[in-house]
Amino acid sequence: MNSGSREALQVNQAAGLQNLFSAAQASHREELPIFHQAANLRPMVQHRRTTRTIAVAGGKGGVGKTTVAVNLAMTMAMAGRNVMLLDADMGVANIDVQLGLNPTRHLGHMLEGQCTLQDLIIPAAHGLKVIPGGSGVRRLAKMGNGEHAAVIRAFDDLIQPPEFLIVDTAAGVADNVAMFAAAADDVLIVVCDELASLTDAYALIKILAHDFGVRRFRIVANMVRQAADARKLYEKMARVCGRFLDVALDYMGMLPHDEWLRQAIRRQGAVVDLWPSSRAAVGFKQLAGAVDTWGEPAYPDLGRIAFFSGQNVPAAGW
Ligand SMILES: Nc1ncnc2c1ncn2[C@@H]1O[C@H](COP(=O)(O)OP(=O)(O)OP(=O)(O)O)[C@@H](O)[C@H]1O
Repeated sequence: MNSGSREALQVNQAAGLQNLFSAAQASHREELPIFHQAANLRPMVQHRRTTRTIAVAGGKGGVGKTTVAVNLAMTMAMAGRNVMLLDADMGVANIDVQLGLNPTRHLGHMLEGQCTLQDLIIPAAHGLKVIPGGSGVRRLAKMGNGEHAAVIRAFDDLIQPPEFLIVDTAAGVADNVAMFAAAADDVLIVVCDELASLTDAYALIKILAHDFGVRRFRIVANMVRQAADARKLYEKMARVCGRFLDVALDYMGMLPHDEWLRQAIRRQGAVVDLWPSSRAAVGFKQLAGAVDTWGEPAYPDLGRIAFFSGQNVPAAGW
């Protein structure tokens, strides 16, 4: 088949995606234990030599990207990891509000040369470091690719790179979302049990695969009631991506629907910190435990713009 007819076939197939997603065709398999990896982080005997960057994305708005980014980062910080959280939802960034922080500067100030990335770092609970994205500032929402690249490259100059950088991306499939996701070592896709969540996640995966060469995606199901529902969502994604895209999807389990999460936002804290025994907090601990077992990134050097691409940090001294 030539590339033109293959493309035409893909377009036709894509038109049927909604039906594919909405049809519950998955043959039901024996449920695997949720987050089969360790529920707790291993004791930190050996620090990472280089920074692992994890972009939290999802395509659709409101699926819980920020919630996942904040609580994953906080869980890892509570376990003693050196973690930085970048709010890349620029223009409508709200991690600082969710964590009760009061930044006076944001990435816009850095791009204007008024400060460095280092100056923007705000300490949150448990040693977590937050880089605020700025909210209600039009020029941030209208930033171009050159500016997004400048933000990514600025991480090369950090005095002390963290062990983990978690990046909260915006909704949609705009260039900024794709650039920040593609610049990370890992892309964690948050989906929930809504058709639009699945189709938007698919659209984002397709762009990242076709235009940026990203081949591996980790899927976490948020706001689900039980593990079987999470598994079904993953299987729908895996089936459609497996048919139309050359990508690998890893199942990262479920995060339950939990009212304590909303309470935590009202209290301007992370649920893992405020209510560590809540169902949501247990889910985040399991997710963090799973992240801790990930192997080295599969595509560390594709010649793309990447966070910490220039780093050469010795293991000692972290
Ligand atoms: N597991 C959950 N249980 C209950 N509520 C949740 C859960 N996850 C997220 N929420 C709630 O859903 C709402 C949207 O979450 P969040 O802001 O994290 O989504 P988002 O994908 O980052 O949205 P946006 O794209 O608009 O930034 C919030 O009110 C949050 O508290």
